[in-house]
Amino acid sequence: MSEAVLDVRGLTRSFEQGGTRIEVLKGVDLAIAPGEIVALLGPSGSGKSTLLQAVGLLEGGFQGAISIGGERVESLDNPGRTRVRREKLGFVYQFHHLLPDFSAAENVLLAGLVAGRTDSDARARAETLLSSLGLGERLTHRPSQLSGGEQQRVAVARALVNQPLLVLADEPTGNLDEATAAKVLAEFLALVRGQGSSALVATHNEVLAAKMDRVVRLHEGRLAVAEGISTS
Ligand SMILES: Nc1ncnc2c1ncn2[C@@H]1O[C@H](COP(=O)(O)OP(=O)(O)OP(=O)(O)O)[C@@H](O)[C@H]1O
Repeated sequence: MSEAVLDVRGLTRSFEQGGTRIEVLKGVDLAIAPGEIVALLGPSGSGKSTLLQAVGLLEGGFQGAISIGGERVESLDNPGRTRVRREKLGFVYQFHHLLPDFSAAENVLLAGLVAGRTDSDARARAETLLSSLGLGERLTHRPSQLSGGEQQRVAVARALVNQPLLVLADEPTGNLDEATAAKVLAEFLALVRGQGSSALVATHNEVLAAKMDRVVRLHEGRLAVAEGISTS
């Protein structure tokens, strides 16, 4: 069996709030296989973002082991974390966080530059990705000149341009209307599958979760494999 792209063991995280200690993650175990797309479901406040922040090496304060692409990462120093984020991970958030003064193509290209990709192929790849998301005529538009769905498509292209091993997505279509969310998610999943990346996608939406390869649920600080997906 090929090695897991992501392997999380015994991940715990608690927060102090007003003198009270809240245990959000109480020993999360999760393995994601190469090319696998996993939906992370759970009610508001169950710890989905907290888990994604741990795996994305964006926050400290965790206990447990995290391997990404076979490399243990939980104890890396800041430069090491930055390297892993740039070389192995892609991120999509609910709000696009595009740079307002740069065009769609530049926003995507910058993610490549930050990761040290300066070859001419990088520009071609950014433009191909945007075109495959239906934005071939919008390459020079700034974010403010794009619709919400278009902005989120640019954010998807930015997350995928470096062909990351693992894409971490936190409510990637949570800010879009139902029909646009379904379309953007389908495009995102097709691109992730097409390039063979793995993905962990936090969502509240059971219908969208059912389009992924596997669903896991955060419940009382632990992950349970979903037995059935209710679409009601
Ligand atoms: N920095 C922090 N300090 C204190 N408490 C925090 C902090 N970050 C998260 N929490 C708490 O941890 C819990 C889990 O939050 P988290 O954002 O991970 O949930 P979530 O499942 O992503 O929720 P939602 O679906 O609403 O985005 C919440 O009770 C939240 O208040």
